[in-house]
Amino acid sequence: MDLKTWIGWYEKIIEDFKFDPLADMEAAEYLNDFLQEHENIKVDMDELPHNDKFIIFGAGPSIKKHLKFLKEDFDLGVFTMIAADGATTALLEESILPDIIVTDLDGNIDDIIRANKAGSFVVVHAHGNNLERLRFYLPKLRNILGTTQTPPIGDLHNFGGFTDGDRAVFLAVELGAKLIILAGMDFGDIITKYSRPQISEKTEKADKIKRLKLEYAKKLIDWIMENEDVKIYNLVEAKLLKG
Ligand SMILES: Nc1ncnc2c1ncn2[C@@H]1O[C@H](COP(=O)(O)OP(=O)(O)OP(=O)(O)O)[C@@H](O)[C@H]1O
Ligand SMILES: Nc1nc2c(c(=O)[nH]1)N=C(CO)CN2
Ligand SMILES: [Mg+2]
Repeated sequence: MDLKTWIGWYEKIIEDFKFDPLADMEAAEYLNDFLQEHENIKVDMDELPHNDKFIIFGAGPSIKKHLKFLKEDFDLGVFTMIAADGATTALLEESILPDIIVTDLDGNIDDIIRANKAGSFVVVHAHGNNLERLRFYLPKLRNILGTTQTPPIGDLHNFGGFTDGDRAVFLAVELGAKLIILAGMDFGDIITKYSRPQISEKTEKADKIKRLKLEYAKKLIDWIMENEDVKIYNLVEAKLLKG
């Protein structure tokens, strides 16, 4: 998505969620300064692992079922695998290491750090609500590409995307994806412990804000399906077709 189109979405997002764009900018500046001061842990787009086939994992209720299905029926080595934030934990539980993790650092951070140490690249997003987490966790990570939802400054990127899941799809398109399989991308109104590590039950009803975030995630992915030259298959719908 070009920057001008994204800024149109962003202005609507700011209005709907009452986000403070100055706080988004402050977080972006912090992330950019950190990466520029630590050149050795910063990576650029062409250093991220990629080919033209991707699987992108979200943290929805179907994630474990989809992981088991993919492990059994697919040669995962053929795909670039991207975990959206909390989905990283579900992949590690199945002994799968994602090539890339797209995160605003509010998933299970120990698992994200563990996967990063084992070789996953991390695409870290700065926004007005994660400055503290940036301060605390950036020093524990390496192989980082920085993103922002404001107009990009310095070494940061903005290829579009709001939640970690839809931003991962925008990233794949930017990296040249021709085929993308979506797993654990239920959207809807049920969240999992992968999405909210602190919940006691396996799943829970999403609050109003999370529901609205998931609505945006779906709309942004629909926009990609309509506007980009890429085939996207959502396993949630494939299941419906199979009955
Ligand atoms: N039912 C679902 N519950 C949670 N995530 C889902 C669901 N369906 C799709 N996803 C995708 O999985 C991604 C990873 O989930 P996670 O909750 O860790 O993300 P997040 O973007 O950090 O959200 P939040 O800001 O609410 O923490 C989401 O960004 C979303 O795009
Ligand atoms: N300011 C702000 N920006 C965001 C937020 C958030 O909570 N606050 N959450 C996001 C992904 O879920 C993405 N962007
Ligand atoms: Mg997150």
